[in-house]
Amino acid sequence: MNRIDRAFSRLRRRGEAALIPFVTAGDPDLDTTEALVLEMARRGADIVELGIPFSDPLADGPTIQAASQRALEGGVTPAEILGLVRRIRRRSEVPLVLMGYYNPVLQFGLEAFAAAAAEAGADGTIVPDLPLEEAGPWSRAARAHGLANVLLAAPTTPPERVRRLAAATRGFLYYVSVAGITGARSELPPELAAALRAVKGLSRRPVAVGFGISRADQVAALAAVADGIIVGSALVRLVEAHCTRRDGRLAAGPGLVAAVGGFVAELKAATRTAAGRRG
Ligand SMILES: O=P(O)(O)OC[C@@H](O)[C@@H](O)c1c[nH]c2ccccc12
Repeated sequence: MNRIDRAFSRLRRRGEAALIPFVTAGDPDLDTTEALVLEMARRGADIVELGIPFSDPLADGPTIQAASQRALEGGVTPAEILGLVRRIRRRSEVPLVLMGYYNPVLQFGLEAFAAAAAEAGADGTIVPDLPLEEAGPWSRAARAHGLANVLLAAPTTPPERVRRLAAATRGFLYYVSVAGITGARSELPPELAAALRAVKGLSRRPVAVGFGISRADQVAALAAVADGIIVGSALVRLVEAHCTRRDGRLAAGPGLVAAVGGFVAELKAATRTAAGRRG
């Protein structure tokens, strides 16, 4: 059992859903990301998803695309992000999932990346542009090093395929709330809760939901049906709002870490309001 599995079993006993915040590593710099991850963990994040910035992030909307740009502007590399993971791991046991597109992973080398990520202290990966049919080599390399490769299902995924994804995923199954790209949305699809219940019925693994979730009231509603709730763009927007340009370089403003910590605490509290209602 790795840290992700342990987190879900602990939460299940408490009748709580996992809060899984996402930030882009290196936005606006790696020291800031380190401070953000430690603060998010302190304020209740159960698992943290760390994005590896990429120039062509096809599943990402404008908010995370811009975050990737800010990080790449700072010159962040996958190897440096593994160094960040190592530094976080010295100070926290929070489960860490790396979200990265296949190209940088492939360039690093599948076996080399799996070995280095595991050694640094990562617990899982999400490679969104790797369909089930092509995920075998990476999933095997990841598993050989104890990393959970998380697979994604969407509203357009037929039930039989959801079943196969649920059998092949590790850690949890990532249910994408809307067929589309990442980004905060004011309204989630009305049929989302019913769709989640159906997916949960097809999966023995925990099911976490993401895409478009940006408010505590949405988290509270979804915590009654999902095992985990992923919030990315809404947090990345807060990061963006607290970035300033000094001498042409981007830097974190003084209120950034506290603002993100406060928002994470509010979202985590919403995962607890559903406690007791869960089956
Ligand atoms: O940003 P949103 O809409 O809150 O969605 C979560 C998301 O950010 C995170 O899980 C993620 C960021 N980039 C991705 C690419 C594919 C799948 C998932 C992701």
